[in-house]
Amino acid sequence: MGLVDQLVNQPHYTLVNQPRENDILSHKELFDSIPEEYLSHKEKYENAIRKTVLYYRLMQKYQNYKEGSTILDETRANYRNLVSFAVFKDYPPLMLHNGMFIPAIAGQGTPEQQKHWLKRAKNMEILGTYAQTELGHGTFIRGLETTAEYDPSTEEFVLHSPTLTSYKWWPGGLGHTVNYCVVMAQLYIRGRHHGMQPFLVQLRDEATHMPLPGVKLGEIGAKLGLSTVNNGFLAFEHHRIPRDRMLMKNAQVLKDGTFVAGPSSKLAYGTMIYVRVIIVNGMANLMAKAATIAVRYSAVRRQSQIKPSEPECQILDYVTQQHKLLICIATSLAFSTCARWLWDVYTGVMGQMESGNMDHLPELHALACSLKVVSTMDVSGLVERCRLACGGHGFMHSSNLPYTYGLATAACTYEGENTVLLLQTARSLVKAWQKGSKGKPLSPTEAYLMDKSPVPKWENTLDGIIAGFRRVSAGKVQDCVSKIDKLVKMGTSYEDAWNQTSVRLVAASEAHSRAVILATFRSEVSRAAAALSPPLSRVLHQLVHLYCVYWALERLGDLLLYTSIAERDVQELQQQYEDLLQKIRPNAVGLVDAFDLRDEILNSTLGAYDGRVYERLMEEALKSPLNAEPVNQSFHQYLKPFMHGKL
Ligand SMILES: CCC/C=C/C(=O)SCCNC(=O)CCNC(=O)[C@H](O)C(C)(C)COP(=O)([O-])OP(=O)([O-])OC[C@H]1O[C@@H](n2cnc3c(N)ncnc32)[C@H](O)[C@@H]1OP(=O)([O-])[O-]
Ligand SMILES: Cc1cc2nc3c(=O)[nH]c(=O)nc-3n(C[C@H](O)[C@H](O)[C@H](O)COP(=O)(O)OP(=O)(O)OC[C@H]3O[C@@H](n4cnc5c(N)ncnc54)[C@H](O)[C@@H]3O)c2cc1C
Repeated sequence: MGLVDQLVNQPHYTLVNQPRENDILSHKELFDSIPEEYLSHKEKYENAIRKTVLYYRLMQKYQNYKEGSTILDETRANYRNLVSFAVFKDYPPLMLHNGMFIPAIAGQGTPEQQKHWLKRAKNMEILGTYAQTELGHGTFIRGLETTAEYDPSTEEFVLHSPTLTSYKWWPGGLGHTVNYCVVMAQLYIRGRHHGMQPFLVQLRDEATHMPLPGVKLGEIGAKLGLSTVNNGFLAFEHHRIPRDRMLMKNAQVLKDGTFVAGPSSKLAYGTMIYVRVIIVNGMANLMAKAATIAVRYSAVRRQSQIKPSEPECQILDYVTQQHKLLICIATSLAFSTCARWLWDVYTGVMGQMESGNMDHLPELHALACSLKVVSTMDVSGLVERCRLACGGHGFMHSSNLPYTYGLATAACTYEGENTVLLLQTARSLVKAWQKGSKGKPLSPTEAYLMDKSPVPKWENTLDGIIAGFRRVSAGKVQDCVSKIDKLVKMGTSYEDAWNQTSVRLVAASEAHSRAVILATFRSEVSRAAAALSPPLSRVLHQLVHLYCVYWALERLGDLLLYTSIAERDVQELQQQYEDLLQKIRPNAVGLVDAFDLRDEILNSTLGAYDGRVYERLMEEALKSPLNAEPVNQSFHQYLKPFMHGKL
């Protein structure tokens, strides 16, 4: 069982608990004989589809096998995520099928719609994606232009894309893979607008896979990463669908065209909240993968000497290397811990909403936005740090670090661009401040904002650091509120004042997220550690400590502004940090081994368990198609005539 599983006492990494000779990764046909990077764009897609059908059939087999157990959907998503790392360096073309299409039907469909469509979708008789973003708008969903006009005479919706900018643009699998799709479109009934609503739309003929009349489809082209995800475009030309294809769990359109509003228009945004919650654990997985690769490589790689009289040392013995990498181990653990906690918050709030209580939706939205942002931002930065920490070999695709970076950095944009989501959380913080100032109660994760006690003496302890981060967050929120108030009093509109304060708002929002993450990581580890062996508990506490001290040192400027931290405290914190690096160093390889990511999942020449780094680099180099012949034909065609002055 992996370290993370022990911590959260949950069969999280179920993959490693299965007998290795009889599990999904024992199916050799899932893997490539020619590395993905040597294929053309078209071949990459076709090869990804070949593997996709095998992968999903096997996934059905192995996941059904576990049907009787208590595995949550989030654990299934985690399982799929880890196995997909082994099969696809760049994610599968059908990732949105389970990732958003099924959750959208489950979250937005009526019981009858769910019964019919979920069965077909789960059996993979139909394949789907989630189409919201358009060429002209991703962030501002109220500005989406695709329309769904209800025609009571035929009881149909007419889907239409009136402009080039209204083309759906980005959905994964949309290009050539899926035949159905949840489309988010602006609903009109007899000329009246009723907001953005979800529609389940058939795009391709189920037998021929040809686009249906009135449906224009294609792929959007090559990207920085996710090259096998088959992101696509879609436009409708007065395309008609039956009335029962609007997903009507929340808002409804009756046969005669009567619109029945749901309890909140924001329920149509529910699929996005679900995915933001899931992303946090996905980022913890990417971080565990990159940390395992870089730490193992750093134990194998020897370069230079610390003392001239000694042999070349493992690069992991350089304290600068420990500074680069040990935080990556702690970060993976911090995010997997926070992800589990957030999942519990999510399921709790969803349960309340089923019985009509929407009170905690705003807090969930603010938390999901902030944790999605900080996890994607930190992990993409730290994966890149892992790549750089592997020197030249980290630049090779065969290290799998460049692909991993592509997967992490994409998440900074998708499912809500990070700045935009921080501003959503800031909106919640400013409202909380205003509410709290009037003596009204605040949600549990924002209640600390109203701590009006005098700034206490700084303490270089975990409690002291977490309290310090709360002070920073509260101080920044207060600054923002003051600046907005001042601007408004000077005659600036609230919206312009907000925009003029937005750099500070983003910083306040990030500070709040860090305070939540530090406190959650600390409390969840303390709770779980009580059941662990003393040595394991000790090492976990060292990682929590390292994480808190690292962020305190990273945010010294803020702490100096908003707390009583002094120069002496900073020096002591720096010393604590260096002591922790030294204490954790002997366990570094053990800690990444405890993530228990199999070689197939790491998919890396640098990170394999046996440490045969150089042999693997050579084996992979020999797979380059250029090495198939000693002289390439371009020599005769170009180089030779060029060198002889004939070209
Ligand atoms: C593998 C890759 C897969 C990727 C897939 C994708 O990317 S799919 C595409 C992913 N695309 C994206 O992620 C697009 C990102 N863009 C968005 O999510 C939205 O357009 C927005 C949230 C930025 C603004 O929306 P807006 O202009 O409608 O809203 P507003 O700012 O005017 O605020 C009004 C009120 O609504 C509240 N509220 C808002 N959202 C939620 C929510 N989910 N729940 C609950 N509440 C929410 C908000 O707090 C505020 O409350 P207040 O203060 O009045 O009490
Ligand atoms: C790999 C990938 C996969 C995707 N998959 C899907 C999918 O399956 N389905 C789907 O529907 N979509 C998908 N998307 C689209 C994605 O959700 C959007 O790209 C994302 O929401 C950002 O929107 P945008 O591209 O319009 O960026 P923009 O909003 O145009 O952002 C550009 C810049 O403007 C800034 N900005 C915009 N609005 C504001 C504001 N209000 N305040 C301050 N700054 C602002 C942003 O911070 C950013 O710096 C995917 C995107 C990517 C990259």
